[in-house]
Amino acid sequence: MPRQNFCPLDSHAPDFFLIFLRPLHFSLLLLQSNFFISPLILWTFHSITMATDGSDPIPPHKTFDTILVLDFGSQYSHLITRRLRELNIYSEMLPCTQKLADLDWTPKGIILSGGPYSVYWDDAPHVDQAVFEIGVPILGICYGLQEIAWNFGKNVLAGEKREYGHAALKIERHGDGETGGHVDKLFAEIEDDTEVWMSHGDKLSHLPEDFITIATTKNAPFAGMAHKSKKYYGIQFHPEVTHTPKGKIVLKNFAVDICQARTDWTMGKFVDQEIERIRKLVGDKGQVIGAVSGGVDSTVAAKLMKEAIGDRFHAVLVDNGVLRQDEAKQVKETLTAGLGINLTVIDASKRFLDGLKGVTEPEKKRKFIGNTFIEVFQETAKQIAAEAHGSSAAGEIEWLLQGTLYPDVIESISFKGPSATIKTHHNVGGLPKDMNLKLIEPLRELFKDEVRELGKNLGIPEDLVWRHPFPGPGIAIRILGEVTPEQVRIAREADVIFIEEIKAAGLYRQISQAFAALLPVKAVGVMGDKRVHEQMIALRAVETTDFMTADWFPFDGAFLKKVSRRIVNEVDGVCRVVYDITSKPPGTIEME
Ligand SMILES: Nc1ncnc2c1ncn2[C@@H]1O[C@H](COP(=O)(O)OP(=O)(O)OP(=O)(O)O)[C@@H](O)[C@H]1O
Ligand SMILES: O=c1[nH]c(=O)c2[nH+]cn([C@@H]3O[C@H](COP(=O)(O)O)[C@@H](O)[C@H]3O)c2[nH]1
Ligand SMILES: NC(=O)CC[C@H](N)C(=O)O
Ligand SMILES: [Mg+2]
Repeated sequence: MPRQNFCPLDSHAPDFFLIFLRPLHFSLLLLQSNFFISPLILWTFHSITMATDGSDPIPPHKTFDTILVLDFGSQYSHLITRRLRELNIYSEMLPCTQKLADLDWTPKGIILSGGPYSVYWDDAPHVDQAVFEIGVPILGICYGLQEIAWNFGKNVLAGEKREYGHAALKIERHGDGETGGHVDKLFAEIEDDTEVWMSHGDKLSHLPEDFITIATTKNAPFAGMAHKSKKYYGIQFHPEVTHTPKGKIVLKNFAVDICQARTDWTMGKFVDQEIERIRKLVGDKGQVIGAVSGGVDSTVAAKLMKEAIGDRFHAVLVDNGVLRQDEAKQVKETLTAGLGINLTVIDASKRFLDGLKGVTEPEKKRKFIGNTFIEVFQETAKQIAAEAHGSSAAGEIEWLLQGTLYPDVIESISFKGPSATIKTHHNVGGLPKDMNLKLIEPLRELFKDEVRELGKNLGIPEDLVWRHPFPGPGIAIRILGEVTPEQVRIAREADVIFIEEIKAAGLYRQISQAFAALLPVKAVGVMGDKRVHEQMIALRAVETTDFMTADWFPFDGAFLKKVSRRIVNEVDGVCRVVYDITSKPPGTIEME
């Protein structure tokens, strides 16, 4: 379950608060639990599209050959769509309960994902029978394989042993014994003993009728099966995870060779399509407002918006007094001059710092900052709306832009499918009704690295695209104890030196996130022959891919020595520097 401090809401706090206080890993933690990952993501977005302008922009599944992933709630379902995109194949994920008759398009192929259930349970989810009737190829992965087997023969039961981890895949050959037989199309280019990753407890007791075994492992005699005449396939292993190094080839064999899907989806097309969609959605006069931090997600979303509707997009950066050194100024320059984005910077630093006086409890800091952010954002939005209203060329501000990414929305969807409620922190249902804004989230199908690629595509400078994430509550959660202007100064100055040195050493991209934190303790030192009694800086630098788990970065001693010397010499109020060598877990990346 998520840690409490990421869900610091009591039921009265506005939901928008959590957007601001939205840590990527919060979602990813939930991703680890067996939630049905899903689909409403796309569903919601399209439904907004339809509802507003009446003229239906052509959705990507009608333009590109699309592989439909039916999600049974595996932790990895989203990775299937992701891998297909890497192969330039468009893919959409919908709940396993999706009725095909309700779709107004036909997929090129269907993938049934893994899932936490056992197909033989009374309440286990099952696919619409039409899946087996529309005549497109089907690939079942893990639960998906078991679902196909169950459908054709009720032949799945609990195995004696659960199987988690690596296995060596043995490819079965069929046909002419003299020529050595042939490997099934699904495993073209896959060699014997290739490493695959398993995560299951159930197994097939025997093959369903008309199926043949196309691969085995030591523990799974039916690690791969195929229908004799129809294009139905099942694999017990997970091709979508990186632990199956050749998994992408299996997915390619299925999508390209078996389904004959064209590989013409690109990030560039995503941009064109999204711009077109935003234009239709917002109309000729509609205006959009968005909170933009200068972080990767909101900047990429803002740039897309700017391309789509120009100055009818109003970006707002709230200077909460706990941004990094000169950040508001730099973001203003980059976004306005560099990217042509219409950015209003609101200097609310006094309001934030006044309110933070005397607050030492981490949760209180987070709540105060989140709530104040909403207040400031709302006030600014009203002001911009009033100005926009006065101008004859412009219409009302109807829309709110959010840089929500795929991992942020994953847990928003309940395992019960489309009737599910979207969790509050991923929509703005909690924004006061009088704001009356509808949501645009152009990045909600993408992962962080895809957003970076998109950013490059949109001409956003490399250094911004590769920026380390910076949390909404900013330096306030890196100053342990009370946040005062003086403490902010010390933390900022130390942070500048640390990051400068990391960049100079060419390590910035290797490190996922780095910062200097300020500890609320004093130590004795000797500087210029004088006794000093001053504070301590804790350096933190981590490597991680998902921000859920992280390891501290192994700097060499000379590097740390240099940073320590510079900080103690250049930052007034600091006489010691320590390096945090706690991984996550048990630590977290931020200090509070
Ligand atoms: N100071 C700020 N002013 C305006 N909006 C902000 C500010 N800080 C955060 N936000 C909003 O909160 C959202 C969540 O912040 P988050 O840090 O997760 O994303 P980001 O800043 O866009 O990207 P990154 O993860 O690279 O920092 C942002 O996308 C932005 O909409
Ligand atoms: O926008 C955000 N608002 C927040 O309140 C918040 N708290 C943590 N983070 C970011 O989430 C990632 C994991 O952080 P932790 O290991 O400290 O939980 C790291 O990247 C953190 O910077 C936040 N981002
Ligand atoms: N990863 C999966 O799809 C698991 C499927 C099923 N729950 C099993 O244990 O076999
Ligand atoms: Mg940020």
